[in-house]
Amino acid sequence: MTGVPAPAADPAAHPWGARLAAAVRARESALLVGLDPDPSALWPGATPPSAASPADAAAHAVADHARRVLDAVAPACVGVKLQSASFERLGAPGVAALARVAAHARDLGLIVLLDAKRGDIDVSAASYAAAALGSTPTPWGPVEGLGADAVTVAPYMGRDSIQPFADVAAANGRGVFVLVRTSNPGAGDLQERPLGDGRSLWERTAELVASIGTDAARAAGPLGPERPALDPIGAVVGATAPDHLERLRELLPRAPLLLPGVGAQGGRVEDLAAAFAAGPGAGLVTVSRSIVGAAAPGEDPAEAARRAAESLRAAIAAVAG
Ligand SMILES: O=c1ccn([C@@H]2O[C@H](COP(=O)(O)O)[C@@H](O)[C@H]2O)c(=O)[nH]1
Repeated sequence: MTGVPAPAADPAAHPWGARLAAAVRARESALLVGLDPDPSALWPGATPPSAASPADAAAHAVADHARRVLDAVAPACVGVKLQSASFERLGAPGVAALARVAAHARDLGLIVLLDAKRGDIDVSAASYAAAALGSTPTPWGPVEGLGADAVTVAPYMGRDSIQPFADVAAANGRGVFVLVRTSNPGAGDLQERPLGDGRSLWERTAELVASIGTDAARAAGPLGPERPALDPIGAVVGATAPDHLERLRELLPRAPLLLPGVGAQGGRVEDLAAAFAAGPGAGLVTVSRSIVGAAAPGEDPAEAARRAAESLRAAIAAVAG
């Protein structure tokens, strides 16, 4: 099955929005499988090399688990969301496992989204962006980062903390998803707060994302009819607050929306129609536990995951139209 078109030598000619839409069309899926591997709750069957250190053994088992999940569910998915800390917590072997899993996902034709929720001042943000989406020039030659197709970014530090991600993404034909209205109960603590002008913090964040996205699209070329339907800067919008989706789409008419929170957190695909209104790639549903942990006791986890992913793919297609 075909996957995300590779960024060409001239990434500006193949911007992220167009690549993403093409991938969703080619794979007939807007589903990302989420991988948040817990070394104590992996699918049975991983056999680490003997005499490995705990970190090496755990990283080997995590990578083997992730590879088997991807092999089972890839046909129903357009991409994978790799939760960075689940790998980083195993130290250097965990980071190496993350890179191997990302490479395997690419071999299967999947978009690789690094869920790292980065956010720092401009100079450090540029390093994080290079690590996820780009490369770093060194006196010994350029050093490639993870080579993810997209990364999640926390907006708390403002425009100048997001801009380096937008710049590195644009230079490499990659994408960025900014946390706008998250799926967790604590989203209410800050994101729902009204600002002085009556708008909520998530509405203001959405406006900021739209503005950075428009600037990025303008930098890639004139904003004429050639402009891709989707901007390179997207938003993370929890499926647990579907009442906000119409307003979010109004504020973010061209942003790809990444929708976590379906299944284990209570969100439902049927409530997400507004997210898909801007065409293929406009809404991406990411599901972790309800796919990877779909098996009933005694059931084959791979077969259960495959069925869960296929059923989610079909449910999304029915809603997206
Ligand atoms: O608002 C957000 C942003 C990110 N996540 C991430 O998604 C998965 C949880 O997936 P389940 O399908 O609920 O198992 C995890 O990686 C979170 O960090 C989120 O849940 N909400």
